[in-house]
Amino acid sequence: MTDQPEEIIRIAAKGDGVTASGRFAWGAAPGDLLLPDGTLEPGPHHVAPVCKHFGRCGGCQLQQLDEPSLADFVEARVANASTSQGLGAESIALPHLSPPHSRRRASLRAESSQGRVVIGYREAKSHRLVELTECPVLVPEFVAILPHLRKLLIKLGQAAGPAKGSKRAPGGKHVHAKLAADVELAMTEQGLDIGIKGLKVEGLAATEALLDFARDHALARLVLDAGYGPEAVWEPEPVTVALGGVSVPFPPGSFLQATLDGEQALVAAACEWLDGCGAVADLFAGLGTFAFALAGQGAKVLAVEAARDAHLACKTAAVRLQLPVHALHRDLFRNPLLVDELNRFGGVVLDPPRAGAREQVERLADSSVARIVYISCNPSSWARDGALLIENGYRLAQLRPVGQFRWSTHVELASLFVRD
Ligand SMILES: C[S@@+](CC[C@H](N)C(=O)[O-])C[C@H]1O[C@@H](n2cnc3c(N)ncnc32)[C@H](O)[C@@H]1O
Repeated sequence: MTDQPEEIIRIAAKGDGVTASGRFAWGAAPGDLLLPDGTLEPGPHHVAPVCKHFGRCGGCQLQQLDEPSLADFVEARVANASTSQGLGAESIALPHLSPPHSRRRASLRAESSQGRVVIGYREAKSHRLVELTECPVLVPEFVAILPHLRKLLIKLGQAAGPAKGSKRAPGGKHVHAKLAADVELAMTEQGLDIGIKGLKVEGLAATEALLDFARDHALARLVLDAGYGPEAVWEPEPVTVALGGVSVPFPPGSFLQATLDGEQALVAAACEWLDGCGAVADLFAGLGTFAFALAGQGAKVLAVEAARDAHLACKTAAVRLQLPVHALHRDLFRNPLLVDELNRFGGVVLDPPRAGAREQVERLADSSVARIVYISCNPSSWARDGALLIENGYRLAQLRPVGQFRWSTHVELASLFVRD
């Protein structure tokens, strides 16, 4: 402890404010004063959090930042990752920040606790759940369904009968003593898609309760996974998402960029930077988020993906509409595209999982591909992979930070590596 107030000069990767002498403070904004007793005196960039759960809920870390500081945080995370590996970005764009109420996919947890069912995010640094009654991040449809989902889970627990050792809830009824399920929410072209993992539903009454819930709330789909794989118990029409103007089947639990505007920012970067490349490879293609957009501007695309469901969905949409997208099922960690295969393409877009794409980037580094668009949800693994490209003659021509996970420390980016 020092006897002088110290100014918070930046926000560290995990969201704590940091002073020049290296003291950390949670919930701080740049310009705040950290007092000797550890309390904070808010500065000009410190705003009141918009959500009543902030501070307890583990979903957000940065609601105390005003808009310019939030944008600075997103930009600095990306710029620092680039600098730390000596990537020498030639141009860093202003960051794209997703607006409030725009997150269109979310994974929540549902648990029974002290006779009640709670649905929400985990409390920060703990295993307790915060019951979500509002959320400024999620699309409003997600928050609106939660009280009804809670009632459904209570009803299902009652239909299953009292579990061994269950207590009576304040209302006098037994509730499921051991409910512990994951709830996945996604917005699709048909509406709200809900998946519940870890819940066993047995008997007619429970099944009817599920179907009534799905019908009453006009769900696009309701999927249960009791541990044997996902099963759609309600899906009146096949569920799809629109990617590059193409309706693509949406297998339960598939990857979807977190917000529509974030997806558009990433896709716009890839389309701009790969325009005129002719043949393009989309690696870690998922359902074809980039592939269909690139095909829409005249590229011939090879879309490579390891998840079978996603690969088949991409293939189905491409074949149905006879689009120039060839979907290939391949594990790019074990079996990356080889240099000869890569050299057939004028451009490559890759969007790997958080771990990055070491094996594939090693091959890219030896290739003659003129333009590589690397989309990343993890600046650290991106910078490490990017360093390999730079060592092998590429330059980092463009860098765009993207904050799809508003108020969280999770940062994404689009980047363009060029070989002259
Ligand atoms: C960040 S997501 C991007 C998906 C897609 N580009 C999009 O924007 O919707 C990463 C994708 O990589 C896929 N993936 C993970 N490991 C893989 C591997 N070893 N080989 C190929 N694809 C993989 C995942 O299934 C997922 O679809």
